[in-house]
Amino acid sequence: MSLKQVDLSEEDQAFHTEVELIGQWWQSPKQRHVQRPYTASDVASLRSSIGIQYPASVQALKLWSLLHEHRQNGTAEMTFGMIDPILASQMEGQQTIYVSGALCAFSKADCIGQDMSDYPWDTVPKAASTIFKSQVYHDARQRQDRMRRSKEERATMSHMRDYLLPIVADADMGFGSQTATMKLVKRLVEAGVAMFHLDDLSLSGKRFTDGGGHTVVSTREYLRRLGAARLQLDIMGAETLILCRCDIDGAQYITTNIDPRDHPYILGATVDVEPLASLGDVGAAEVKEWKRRAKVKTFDETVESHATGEEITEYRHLVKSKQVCSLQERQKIAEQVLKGKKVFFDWESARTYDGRYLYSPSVQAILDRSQAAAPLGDATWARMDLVMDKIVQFHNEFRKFYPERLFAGGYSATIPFAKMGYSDEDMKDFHKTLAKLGIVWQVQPGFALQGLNYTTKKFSTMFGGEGIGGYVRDIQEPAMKVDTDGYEKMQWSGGYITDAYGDLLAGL
Ligand SMILES: C[C@](O)(C(=O)O)[C@H](CC(=O)O)C(=O)O
Repeated sequence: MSLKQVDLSEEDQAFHTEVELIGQWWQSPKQRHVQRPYTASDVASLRSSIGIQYPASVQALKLWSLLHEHRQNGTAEMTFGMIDPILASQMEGQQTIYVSGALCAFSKADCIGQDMSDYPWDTVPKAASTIFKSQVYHDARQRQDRMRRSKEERATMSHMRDYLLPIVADADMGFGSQTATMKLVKRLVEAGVAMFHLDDLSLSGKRFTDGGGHTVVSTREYLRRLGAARLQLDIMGAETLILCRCDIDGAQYITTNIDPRDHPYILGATVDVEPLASLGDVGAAEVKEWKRRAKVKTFDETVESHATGEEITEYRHLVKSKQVCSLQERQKIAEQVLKGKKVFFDWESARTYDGRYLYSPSVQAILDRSQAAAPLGDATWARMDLVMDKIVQFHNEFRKFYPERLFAGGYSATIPFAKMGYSDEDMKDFHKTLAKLGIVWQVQPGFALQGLNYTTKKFSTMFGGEGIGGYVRDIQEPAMKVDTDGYEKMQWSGGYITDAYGDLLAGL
């Protein structure tokens, strides 16, 4: 550090220019849909005086165009979870790579285990960074391999590989505080990530897909998370896309009732029973039984169970006339409409031992929250584990407000498609049906677990029994027949590029 004399007008001029550039950037096609709660000047004052350009921006703009092209064509990018740079380099049928938190939890974290978002917050950025660096390496070695050849020879090599597939990464719930989210986003951008998803789950209430009992945070906390992510991107001047993921569909709990936007979906006891918390820290079965005894309902359902058809219509009409209608306002409306009929509703007695409120998910709840989040992000993922009529309803409704929105969707490895009533015929066009709804980025996150486990197990049994003969028959010969990027000539490992370094230095 050294001290230098300040020239005030120079300082003002540099700041002014920075503010203008940010303002112009925010008018660009990739940025203009974003609504920020702060100004360009606020952002400029948080930036360092040297402008740093991030390759993540190049990747993000590439992804942005790709996804919009899919949106216009009614098609989708189909990708899968991948955390290994070697395998990532062989993904020829994909145009993006997904670095899954669940896979990282099983494979990259020091303490391996199921994804409870309890792995260190920089685990996914580190995995993404390794893949991105390997993409840059393969891209460079391909160029060197081509440029060491004559034009005539290159004319016979009509295809180039695009190794630089934009990386989409799992940012979970941002790992806690606003600054934790900002640091995570910073590392993701530095790692070369083109898009990340950020959800509304509570850090302490995280359960994996098959665990049940998801807990979401309030709408306000979710928006602040997304806002923190956006602010960090703005500070960095990065184009990385925010995919706003909403996990309400699988939620049974919400951390707080502080935000009136959440009030319609919070459950209360409708008869006077002992508080749920008085039972202690009970499991799912006891909670279920308590809910049955307490006849839990949302406040609107409670009113409707006391009202005549006409009263219901009037109640709904008055509630709808307010942009946001808190429980207290709903109670006043109910009192007026029901002319003094008593409605018992107690959401406090329905709190869990650790203070969470009971929550009732619905498509409307997902819509409310995802629409509130939309202006802070670039794409939306309403995680709805593939119940088609709900998916259709959500996307059709959402697109009435945001016709150009990009959507994402995922196929969890354990979704029991057959049990859910989908035939093989339905499954053939499943991804196409979703694509027509605007779900332009679709991911099978668990392939690197389910698929590679399956393949490895089969191979391992065969090799253990049949030895090298089986290897040559089942792996080596078929692999050499297909073009696995020149494995035969050791192209992939890029020995020629290290030779090239040596050649350049040979004259010294
Ligand atoms: C996509 C996901 O976030 C992941 O970590 O891969 C998981 C996957 C899964 O549950 O199968 C998720 O959707 O929560």
